[in-house]
Amino acid sequence: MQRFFHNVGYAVTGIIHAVKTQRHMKFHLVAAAVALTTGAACQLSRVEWIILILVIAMVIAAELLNTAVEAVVDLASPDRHPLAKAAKDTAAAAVLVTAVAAVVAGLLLFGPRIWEVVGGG
Ligand SMILES: Nc1ncnc2c1ncn2[C@@H]1O[C@H](COP(=O)(O)OP(=O)(O)OP(=O)(O)O)[C@@H](O)[C@H]1O
Repeated sequence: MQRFFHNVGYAVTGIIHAVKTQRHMKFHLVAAAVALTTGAACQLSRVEWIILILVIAMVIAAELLNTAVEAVVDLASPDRHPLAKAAKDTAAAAVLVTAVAAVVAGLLLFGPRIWEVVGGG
């Protein structure tokens, strides 16, 4: 049990490191807060909440993995190397894919509701 709490502590340390060092992570957290607040205002259904939470977790997990890849690459290859570039660019692409999916999911979830409020129908 003590080991479990130690591991949770290491994971929290990792999250704090990513938030402190990655400006994109700060942006993802602000976007997640906005999405959760909007979700509460829109009174999402249970399934919609599950989708929203999974999408947010997916983006943040991808950014955490990207941070880990960047750290390992910087450690293993301080000098420029095509493989280091491939690793960093591919990890960044993973974040981009999840972020685009999150934006599309957000538009599908909130778009019609916001459109209603704004007066489109
Ligand atoms: N060791 C390296 N060898 C070759 N190309 C690299 C190397 N390090 C970084 N790059 C290239 O420069 C880009 C920017 O690298 P950087 O280390 O600034 O990471 P980043 O993705 O911009 O992260 P952040 O903006 O969060 O600091 C990488 O995506 C990659 O294309």
